[in-house]
This record gives sequence, structure tokens and C-alpha cells, in this order.
Amino acid sequence: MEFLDLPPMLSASGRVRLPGSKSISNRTLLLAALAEGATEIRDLLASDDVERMLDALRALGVVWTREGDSDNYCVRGVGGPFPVKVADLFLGNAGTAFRPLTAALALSGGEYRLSGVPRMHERPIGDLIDSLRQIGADVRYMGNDGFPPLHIFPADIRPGGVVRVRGDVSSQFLTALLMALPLSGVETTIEVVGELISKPYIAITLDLMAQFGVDVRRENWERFTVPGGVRYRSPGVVFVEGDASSASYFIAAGAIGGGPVRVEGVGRNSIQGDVRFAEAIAALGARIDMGDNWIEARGPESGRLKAFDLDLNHIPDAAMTLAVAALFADGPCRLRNIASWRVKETDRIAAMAIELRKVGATIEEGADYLCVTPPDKLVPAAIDTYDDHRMAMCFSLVSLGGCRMRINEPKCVNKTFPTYFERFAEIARPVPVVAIDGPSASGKGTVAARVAEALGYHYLDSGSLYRLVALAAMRAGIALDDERALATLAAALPAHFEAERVFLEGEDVSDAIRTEEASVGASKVAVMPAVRAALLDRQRDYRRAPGLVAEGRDMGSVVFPDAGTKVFLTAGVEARARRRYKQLMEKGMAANMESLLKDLQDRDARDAARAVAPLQKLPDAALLDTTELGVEQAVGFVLGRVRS
Ligand SMILES: Nc1ncnc2c1ncn2[C@@H]1O[C@H](COP(=O)(O)OP(=O)(O)OP(=O)(O)O)[C@@H](O)[C@H]1O
Ligand SMILES: Nc1ccn([C@H]2C[C@H](O)[C@@H](COP(=O)(O)O)O2)c(=O)n1
Repeated sequence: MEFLDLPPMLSASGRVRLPGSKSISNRTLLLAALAEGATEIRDLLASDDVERMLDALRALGVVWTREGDSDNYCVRGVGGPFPVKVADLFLGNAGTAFRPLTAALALSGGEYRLSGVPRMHERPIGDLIDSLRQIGADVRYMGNDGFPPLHIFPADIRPGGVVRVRGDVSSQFLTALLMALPLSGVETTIEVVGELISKPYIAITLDLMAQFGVDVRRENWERFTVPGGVRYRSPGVVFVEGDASSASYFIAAGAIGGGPVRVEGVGRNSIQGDVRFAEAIAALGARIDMGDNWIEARGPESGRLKAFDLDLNHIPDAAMTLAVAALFADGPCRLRNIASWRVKETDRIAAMAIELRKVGATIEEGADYLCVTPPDKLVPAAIDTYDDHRMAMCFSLVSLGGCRMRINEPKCVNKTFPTYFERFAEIARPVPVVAIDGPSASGKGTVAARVAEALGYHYLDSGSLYRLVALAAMRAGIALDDERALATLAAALPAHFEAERVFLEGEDVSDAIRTEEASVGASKVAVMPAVRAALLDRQRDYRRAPGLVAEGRDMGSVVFPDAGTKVFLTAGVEARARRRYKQLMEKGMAANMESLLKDLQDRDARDAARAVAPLQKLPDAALLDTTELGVEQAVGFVLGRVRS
């Protein structure tokens, strides 16, 4: 499985230029295709769902061109129903392509097959088909009744009068009918059955249809009359706004991570309902500023978001971002009227509940609501994404709570925002790590502890963990070549640190792990991949705000490869033997120069030669040879690197 590890983040600030709106992109493409004349589309979203629409339009005989590698396209409209009368279309999991194309094709007088990925075949479409059948369309189910794939046949369309459509499952059914009916040329009224959900998405549809010359008469959100004798006409140029749902992640990042984070491409002039996410998060205490084409978010004055109880029916997609923002609230939060989540890319209520529990939240889940009680402390977790782009993007925000996150199958963001994680990395600042690696007795521990003190950072002596495993194994009678048993021991090592003391099962073993026997043992267990793997997350958990200084052999290469400062600290082997001898003498421990020298040489060789995480100077690490240097000089060197 592919995954992406996000480090714990300290804060978020910066600017993000948003990708184009998916809803506007796919609606505009279809309207431009059906219109008379050519339409220049600027800033079209580059994503999987839009690709599916573009591919389908080409297969249906619509000519479009792209300006070089840009996001600007030109669509030559066909001025009515599609000219290609037989086609087999694969539409992936793109609801914004599947539903509107179904309606437009049902009125195009051809024979078409429409299919998608398995999840698309679980997403209901029966209400739309029922409405289309009311005007004579011949649409048949190829699998389960009420669901794609579909087979459309030429039919005797009888438009006019009143068509009824359910509005309480997906507003896309109404959008699909609205956009297709002008093809019939006859005035038709659509009556919505049940309470219409996601009204702002219908507002986008009506706005874009008006741009293409068709003004729909709306009576409340219950009746929509599409005029007769009208045809779509290209407005010439259409500018696609930035995606307001995608903006929600960055607005939330500013609110959780301090900010300011500014998104560019949507603002108070937006036609997208999801801009109202800004209002919702402002109600939680986030400080929001807005211009015509931008929104900026900062954390609340109080430092903590407020608990909320909100009806989120009007912003179903951006509401997912609030479910994750709830982790940072000062009490239990309730997200209401979100039943449509259950028929999206995945059952989002169920998926959210499962994944929020993984990070420590207490969840109550209902048919159309979710209650999130934030945990006292976030728990690092591997988040499953259910082939749902929004799950991946939402959970990246948990890292802003100083908690490392693994996002499984992160490429699902390609559906709407292929560069999401790159943009997120530009605004999120990881908890800084200073990684100091080097051979035994080179002075890493001494230097790292002083650097940590000077910076006010946490300190990790990773070698002590291998020493603890060796000591615990020797005490438990586990052979030092029994990799499985050693890894099991390492995974549940009953050890803890207090100031500079180390405890094993409550006993102070600070000196016991420093004996030459424990040192040799540590060097042997450290060769084993399973032992190293068992200690990996434990080491990463030391990365906490405001920062970490970590020392060992593989801090910069394996444990914290993204460390901002990497130093390889070394000294000649004789100098190191002398230092170790002096150190042991000062502690009143027995030592012999010759055997110390031999031990160091052997351990150097073992550490450097092992297959997993060998001791090595990385190209991105600064080399510091301390053979002729004092401790203060070495500390000064590292601090200089951190501050440079
Ligand atoms: N320039 C120097 N830099 C760091 N330590 C020095 C230096 N000169 C002498 N020392 C001394 O060397 C001794 C060994 O240092 P330390 O225990 O920090 O090494 P280490 O690399 O952490 O060893 P190990 O990996 O075995 O734990 C300490 O007593 C330290 O004071
Ligand atoms: N990141 C690390 C840290 C230590 N080791 C090994 C190397 C040593 O033989 C042993 C004890 O380390 P020390 O206390 O001397 O730093 O543990 C390692 O492989 N990787």
C-alpha cells in the first residue's frame, strides 16, 4: 500500500493559489459543449474528475483544445444534442460528470453505455432516472436497479408540463435535469419532491446556465421552470473560480495552526456555496478576513476553537473539514443534517467515525449526524482514505495538532486536487528536528543535550533505547541473536525517562545500560531489522513542539529524514577511546584502554556494515570532526547550523 507520512506540525501560515472548482469546471465543460459557439475556459481544474468529463465529451464528438500545458481550454460547442449517437463512456467516480451526462444523453437520441468504478455503481441514481422516464427517456439499468452502470436508448422525448425529482438524496439530480432540459426546446417545470439539500450547488448551476443564456425561473427551492425555445450560447470566456471546498482545508489550517493562511481564487464574490465554510469556522472563533477573491484565516484569540452544534446541509463537502476541526475544539461538537455524506465517494459518516476514533476522538454516529468529542491528546494513526480525496485532505490537518499522521493511498487527492500535499507542505511548518549522528563516543550525547538545552527543545538519546533492549534481554534470558523475541521485547519496552535518568520497569538503570557489556549487547541487537522497526515509532514520538534534538546513528537517514539540521559528528578512534576511558573513570567504573579501543573499532565496523540503517554520513549532513575540538566549540557549530 502506498502511504504518506506527515510529521507533527508546529504551525501553519502562508498563501495558497487554489485549483479551479470541480463543480464549476465540469458544469462549464458540459454547457460549453452543448452551446452554440466556442467557449474559452480559463483556469479549469486539472484533476481526475475533470479528465473523465473531457474524455467523455471528446468521445461524444465535441472538439476541445488545451492551450499548451496551461489550464486554459477552448471548447467548440455542438449547439444542441451530441452528434455522436453511439458511445461507451467510462466516468470513474466522477458524480459531477455521471449525473449531468446521463440526463443530457437521455435527451440526445442515441445509444450510450455509462459506467464507472465499483463505488460509482453503489451511488444511487434512480431518482434521476425516474424523472427522465417521466418525459419519455429510455434509460435501463445494466446491474442493480437504481444504480449505474446505465444503458441509454433513443427515445421519443415528451417534454413540457411538470417533471418531479427528489431533492433530498443528491442535488446533482436536479442539476442534471436543469442542464439537460434546454435540449428539448420546450418549457418544462421541475418540481422538487422532499426538502432540497445542498441548495448552493443548485445556485451554481443556475448561475452558469444564465451565463450560457438560459435563465431558469425559480420559485423558492421547490419549482424551477426551464424556458422553451432557448439554446445555450457561449458567453465567449468563462473564468473558473478557485475551488471553495478545497479552500476549506487551508482555511482550517490557518484556524488550527495559528495562521495567517490566505487562499487566493475564492472570496466574497464567489458563486460557490462552500465559501460559507469561512462563516462556519468563524463561528468556532477563527479570525477570518475576506476580499473579493481571497480569504484569510488565523487562529482564535483564545487559542482554542469553540465547540459547535451546526446544521451543515448547505456545505456538505466542506463540512467534512469541520469534523476534523472538531478535534481541536474545547468540547463535544455536533455536525447535523449531513445524510448526503452516506452516498458520496464513500459512506463518509461511517468513514469519518472510524478514522476519527483512530486519532483518539469519541464518536457518536447517526443516520444524518456525527458527534465528535475531542481527545485530551491526539494519537498518531494510519488513516485509511476509502478512495475519497476529502478523507485524505481532511486528515492531513490532524498533523497540525503536533501529531504525526500516516495517510494511506494519498493519491486519491488526484480526484480534485493532485498537488494538495505539495501545497500543504508549503504552509505547514513541521516541528523542527536537529539530527546528530556519529560513531560511539564521538560526543553526540554531550553535544546534543547542550544544544537541546540552549534551544529549549526535547532531547532523544536513541542509543539508550538499543541499550535498554539489550539489558532487558540479558535480564530476561533472551539470546541476543533471537530477533523475533528481541523485537517483541523492543515493541513493548517497559522503559521511561525522567530528566537524565533512565528507568526499566521502574528501576533506575542509567548506569547499568552504560556498562561495556550493555554497550556490546546494544550494538548486536541494533543490527536486527525487526528490532529497529519496533523502535521506530517510539523514537518519532519524541518529536514534539517546540522541537527535538535527536542523536544516534540513523537519526538523519531513517528516523527523521526530513530533519532541518543534520550533523555528522565524529572524532578519531583513539581520541574517542580516551574520552570514553575518562568518562568511565569519572563514574567510578572499571575500564581498560586497550579493550575500549578494540570495542570501539568493532562497534564502528558493525554499525557501518549492517544492512539496515548503517552508520553513514549523508550528503545533506554537515561533517564535524571534534578530534581537536572542545565541547563548547562543537555545540557552537551545531547551534550555528540551526540558526543559519
Ligand atoms: N569535542 C567534544 N565534543 C563532545 N564530547 C567531547 C568532546 N571532547 C570530549 N568529549 C567527551 O567525550 C565523552 C563521550 O561523549 P558522549 O558520551 O557524549 O559520546 P556519544 O557519542 O554520545 O557516545 P555513545 O554513542 O557511546 O553514547 C564525554 O565525556 C564528553 O564530555
Ligand atoms: N540510532 C541509533 C542509536 C544507536 N544505535 C546502536 C549503536 C550502538 O552500538 C548502540 C548504543 O548506542 P550509543 O548509546 O552508543 O549511541 O546502539 C543504533 O544502531 N542506532
